[in-house]
Amino acid sequence: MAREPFFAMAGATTSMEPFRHVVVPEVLRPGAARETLAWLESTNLFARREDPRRRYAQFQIEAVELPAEMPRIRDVLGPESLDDLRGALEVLFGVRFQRRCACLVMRCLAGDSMTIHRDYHRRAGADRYIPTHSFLLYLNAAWRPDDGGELGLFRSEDPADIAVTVAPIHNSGIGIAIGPKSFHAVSPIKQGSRYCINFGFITESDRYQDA
Ligand SMILES: O=C(O)CCC(=O)C(=O)O
Ligand SMILES: [Fe+2]
Repeated sequence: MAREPFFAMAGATTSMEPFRHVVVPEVLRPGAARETLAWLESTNLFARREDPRRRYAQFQIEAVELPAEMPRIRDVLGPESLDDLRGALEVLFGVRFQRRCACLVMRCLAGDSMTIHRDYHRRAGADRYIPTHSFLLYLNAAWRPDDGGELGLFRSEDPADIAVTVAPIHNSGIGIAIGPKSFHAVSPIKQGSRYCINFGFITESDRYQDA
C-alpha cells in the first residue's frame, strides 16, 4: 500500500502579488501537526538570537537530536517526509530543488517581531546555505487575531507599502520565492507563543526564481 505523506499540502493557491508566493491552508495531516506542536511546546532546545531587527528564539533541526520519546516527529521531519514536501513545492513553484533542506524552528513570544527584510543575498561565492525558496509552516493551535504576529508581504521597504497579510493560523503555511522584491516582516507578537518552521530550499540551478 502506498505511504500516505505527512505533508498534505491541501488547498494551495499561488500568487505573484507583491512577489511570487504560495499559500497552503492545510500543510500537515492534523495528527502530525498536533504532535509536532506538542514537541515544540515541550522542548528546551530554543535559544534566543540577539538581533534587534529579528527578535525570536530558534534552533536548527539538523543540529539537534529529534526526540526519542516522540518517534513520529522523526518521521514527520525525516528525509522521506521532507522529500514529499520538496516534491509538492516543486509542483507549486514550477521549479526543481536540490535535495538538501535546512529546517529552522522559530518561536516568537510577546514583544518579538521581525522588521522588513528580503532574505535575498548574493549567491556567488556563498560559504553558507542560502535558500532560494522558504516554506513557513505555522503551528499555533491557540492563535487569535488579537495575538499579533502576522506575516506581511510588502511592495517595497516602506511599511506603508503592505500588499498581503498572512495570519499564522495553525497548520497553514506560505512558500516564498526569494528575490529582489521579497520584502516581508512579522508584526509584533502581543501575547501567547507563535511557532514557525522555516524550510529552506535551493533551486537545482542554484539561481533565484525571480531574480
Ligand atoms: O515567521 C515568519 O512568518 C517569517 C520568518 C522569516 O521571515 C524568516 O525567518 O526569515
Ligand atoms: Fe524572512
